[in-house]
Amino acid sequence: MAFFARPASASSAVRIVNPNTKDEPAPSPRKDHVQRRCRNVMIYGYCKFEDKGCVYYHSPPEEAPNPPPRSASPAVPAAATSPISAHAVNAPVFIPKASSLSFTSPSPSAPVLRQSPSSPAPPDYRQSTEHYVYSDSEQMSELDTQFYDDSQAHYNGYSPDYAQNMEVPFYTGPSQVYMSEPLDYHLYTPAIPSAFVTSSTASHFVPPSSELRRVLQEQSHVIRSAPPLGSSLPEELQGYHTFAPIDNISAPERKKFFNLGSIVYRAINSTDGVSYVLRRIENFRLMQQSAFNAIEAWSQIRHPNIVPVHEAFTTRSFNDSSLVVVYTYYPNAQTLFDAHLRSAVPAHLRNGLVPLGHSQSLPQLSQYVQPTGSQFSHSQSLQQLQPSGIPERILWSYIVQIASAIKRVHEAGLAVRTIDATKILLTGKNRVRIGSCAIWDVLTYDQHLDIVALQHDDLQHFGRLIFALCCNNPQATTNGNFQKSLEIISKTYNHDVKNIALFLISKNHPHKNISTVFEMISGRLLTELDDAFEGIDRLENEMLSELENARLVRLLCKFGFINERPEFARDARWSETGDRYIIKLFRDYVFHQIDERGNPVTNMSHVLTCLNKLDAGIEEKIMLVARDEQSCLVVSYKEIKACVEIAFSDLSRSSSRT
Ligand SMILES: Nc1ncnc2c1ncn2[C@@H]1O[C@H](COP(=O)(O)OP(=O)(O)OP(=O)(O)O)[C@@H](O)[C@H]1O
Repeated sequence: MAFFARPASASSAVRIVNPNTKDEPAPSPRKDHVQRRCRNVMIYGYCKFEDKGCVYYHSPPEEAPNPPPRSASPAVPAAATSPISAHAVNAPVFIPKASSLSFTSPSPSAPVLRQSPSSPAPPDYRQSTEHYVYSDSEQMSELDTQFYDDSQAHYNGYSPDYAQNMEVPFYTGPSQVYMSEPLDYHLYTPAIPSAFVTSSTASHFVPPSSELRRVLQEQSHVIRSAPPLGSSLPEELQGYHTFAPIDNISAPERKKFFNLGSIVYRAINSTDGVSYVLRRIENFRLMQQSAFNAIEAWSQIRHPNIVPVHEAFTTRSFNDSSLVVVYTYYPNAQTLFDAHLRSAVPAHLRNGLVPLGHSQSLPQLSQYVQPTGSQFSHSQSLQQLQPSGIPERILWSYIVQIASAIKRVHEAGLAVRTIDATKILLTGKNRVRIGSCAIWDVLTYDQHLDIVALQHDDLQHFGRLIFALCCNNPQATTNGNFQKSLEIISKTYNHDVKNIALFLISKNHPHKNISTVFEMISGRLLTELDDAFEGIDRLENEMLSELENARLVRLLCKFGFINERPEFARDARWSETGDRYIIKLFRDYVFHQIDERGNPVTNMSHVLTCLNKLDAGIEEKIMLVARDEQSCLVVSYKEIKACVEIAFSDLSRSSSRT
């Protein structure tokens, strides 16, 4: 939609042009031009191109009125020179002789707009509109033919390839079934002319405009996509419906929450209609309600780098006793493991992989969990993997964000306990959030673990994560890989990286806490802050263009309501007088311009400029010419805006009466 947001041309005024300008070939005179009166004569009383090839009819000197003094801006004639004053804008100014409307071919005598050479080439909409099919064709044929265009009789809006994919299930709510209409990103957003792209360069946190658009559209598509058919998931559970597993849950890649059987679902909350993530821990029996105290504490924590925890419950709806914890859903989020480490791990080793940092500190859960068998094997070393860690700028960004999240949690008297590449989500460009929080606290609620020791563990797991990301190896600190990993980090990264990683991983450092971490990385914080502010600025710019879109859509809707109303088709008083007539002429002025050869002008800049000026209601005046060219009006955008408002409120009033 930003495509429509930024007009490239500054003026919408009608230009009276010399048809024989140097840079354009002289138009071949068309027969219908020959007897048409030159509008230069009508407006200015004379045509300076009369002897230079102007193809329109110029009356002999005695017929022509005295030329008025020339306006400094020929595009906006003075009101005094116009046949009808702008003050009469609300009066029934003009009743055309013929009220028949034709939309099949634009009148060659409509105002001429010459395309500015600097304007972007108008997008070609023919591809997407040449196959229009109006489904209720019988009804359509009964309508007066003046209201539609035969040439558009075959539009279905979709390319043949796209149409083949139409049978994908779409979200329906629990009981209805609709057919899906998958988004075709190319159809929704044709290539955006560079003039309309807010930014074509990426910033650290925000991708270029076109990429950002694609990412957001994909997210929106994912949110609306339907669960796979035939799943045996509950229809409704604790106010959530439309369950869909995230990720492939089939064997051999069985999902685990560390050593517990776990599945992550997306589901919609019936109260607010928003999608959430529900992480289910299989075969868990809750002994006491007080286990949920941790959920309450976690639900108070709001931090940009932590996936918010919403609620938790136990259920038997999955044919076992499961614990379910509900989190905010980030469509298309990827774990750091998937984003950076998965490709480094051969498929046959993935299932036996030790989750980072948790090999020695798995809590005792046997009393709550029906054992599913050990998933971890230390037998295979990953030492042979080639190092190619992530770029240092991204690494520091992750370090700062994760450290900031840890600080918030530790200050709240909690421990994160899920600092692990498989539990930290990449939710946007270089944006990470720690997920799956609170689960360990529920699972181990009665073990009275020392919170300081758990916080210490957090830092150690953080160190291991840095090692893993730098060495592109989830086992960088285990299986005898430590020395080699240290070498890789020293060779590849600034010594600050090695320092912080070693500090975090150390066991008995006297000042090891998150505040000391911040002292060590303070030099990196400003870069992060600057990039974050740059990202905000970029997004504000993007939003501005979306605001413009909303303005234009509202205006176009009003035009749609007002123009060509079938019930007034034969009532010339409605559409051919007063406000509605001015709106109709304005519509011609905006959309039905033709060039010197009589071809339609589809200059988006002109349309956008006109509509923006109309929405702003500025004082600039334009000349609207009747289709038969027998009269013209000089009106300001402000006056046209008033006409649109009056006509629209007339319609709204009558609709609210019924
Ligand atoms: N809050 C969330 N929003 C969106 N997607 C999420 C969220 N939490 C988890 N996911 C996605 O769910 C999927 C499964 O999560 P899970 O934690 O099981 O990751 P995993 O890589 O499969 O880890 P494990 O190896 O421990 O099973 C991942 O692809 C992850 O991106």
